[in-house]
Amino acid sequence: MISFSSFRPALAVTMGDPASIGPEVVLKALADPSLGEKCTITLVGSRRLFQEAYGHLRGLGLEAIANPEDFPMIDLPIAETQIQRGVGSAASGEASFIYLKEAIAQTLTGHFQGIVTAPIAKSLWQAAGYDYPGQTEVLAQGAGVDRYGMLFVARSPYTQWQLITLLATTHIPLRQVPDTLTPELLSDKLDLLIHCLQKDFGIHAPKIVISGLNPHSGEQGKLGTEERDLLIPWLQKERLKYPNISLVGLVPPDTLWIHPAQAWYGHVDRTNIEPPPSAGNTRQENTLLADAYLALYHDQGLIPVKLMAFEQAINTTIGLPFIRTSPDHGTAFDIAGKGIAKAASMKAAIELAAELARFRKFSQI
Ligand SMILES: NC(=O)C1=CN([C@@H]2O[C@H](COP(=O)(O)OP(=O)(O)OC[C@H]3O[C@@H](n4cnc5c(N)ncnc54)[C@H](O)[C@@H]3O)[C@@H](O)[C@H]2O)C=CC1
Ligand SMILES: NCC(=O)COP(=O)(O)O
Repeated sequence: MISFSSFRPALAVTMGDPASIGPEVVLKALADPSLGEKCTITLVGSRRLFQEAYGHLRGLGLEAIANPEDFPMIDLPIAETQIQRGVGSAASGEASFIYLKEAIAQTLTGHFQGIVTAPIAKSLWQAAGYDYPGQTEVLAQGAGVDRYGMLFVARSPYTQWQLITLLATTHIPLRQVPDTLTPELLSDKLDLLIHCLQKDFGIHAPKIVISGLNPHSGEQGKLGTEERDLLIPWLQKERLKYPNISLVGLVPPDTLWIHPAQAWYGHVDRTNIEPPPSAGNTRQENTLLADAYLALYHDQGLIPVKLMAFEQAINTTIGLPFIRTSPDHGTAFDIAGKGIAKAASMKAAIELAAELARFRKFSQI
């Protein structure tokens, strides 16, 4: 019988936008042979463009580059002659969309337990006629789920502390954020987060810190009314719903990241920050160190995550029937083909996908 430690999940790794740093970070990440002990990998993209990227990077004198011929490949020869390294186009957007769709289709038929996606450019999907805010929504639609979330996971290289951040809203204009933050949406996101922490991370009674929206969490209505009118009443109801889970907040968004940053860099002071009672926090919590953080909008969560963890952070889609991870960075057309793209986040994304897929297979929840 297969054991927890011997199970190697099958993962599909997409090429992302073929004109971007996608092929480079994939081939750099796969050069680490230890990945082969954790999972089996199938590449999804253009064989020809993977081979060209390999030849180009080797030609630059780089040695730690995996040969794409050493991996099974789902070869999708889309618009290959129109792809120019470093120059995104409707053709490269089209190709990246088809790679993702094929990876989803094959995962749904049971070929893979998870998908690791290299980056795509949303604007180039638009140019190619695909009207999606990002890969997350294509994955959710393909899987037939309407409740899903964008979660960022990063392990500190200094302390091994793990930063887990869920975004309540994602790729929408800032001015739409307050109206989008309904109690229903917030409850959906919190439910997903709690379920994911329990099922995928084995944290059964998590502590979750929830951010305010306005400066100083609204300062009792003087600097914004969303906390007073919406967020605090919502949180009080959630505390009744989840009596065994510590829901801390609403924490002013500027203060929230101090303790996580201290834990990340290894300077933890557990005593000096108390979430202000005026912001609706009734629990006696003397630290903002938590198992996870709920940020209310994209940049509220991702500025601190990328500031601390640009090379480590992983974007994972929760709520899907399969695992999906991705590096936190984008297409970086400005450096594509120069051989200088860092692959640590892509490698971490593959490792996390393998870990989550293994954990999910053996999870009792
Ligand atoms: N998972 C995904 O598919 C993501 C896609 N994007 C897309 O990427 C495109 C570009 O977005 P930007 O905001 O410019 O972010 P970006 O992450 O592509 O680039 C920001 C800066 O970081 C550098 N950089 C990025 N990745 C790097 C790496 N691995 N090694 C070294 N330097 C790296 C770039 O050269 C650039 O200076 C957009 O179209 C966006 O939608 C952005 C984030 C995630
Ligand atoms: N900022 C995160 C990001 O852009 C990832 O989006 P997605 O393509 O994974 O939906």
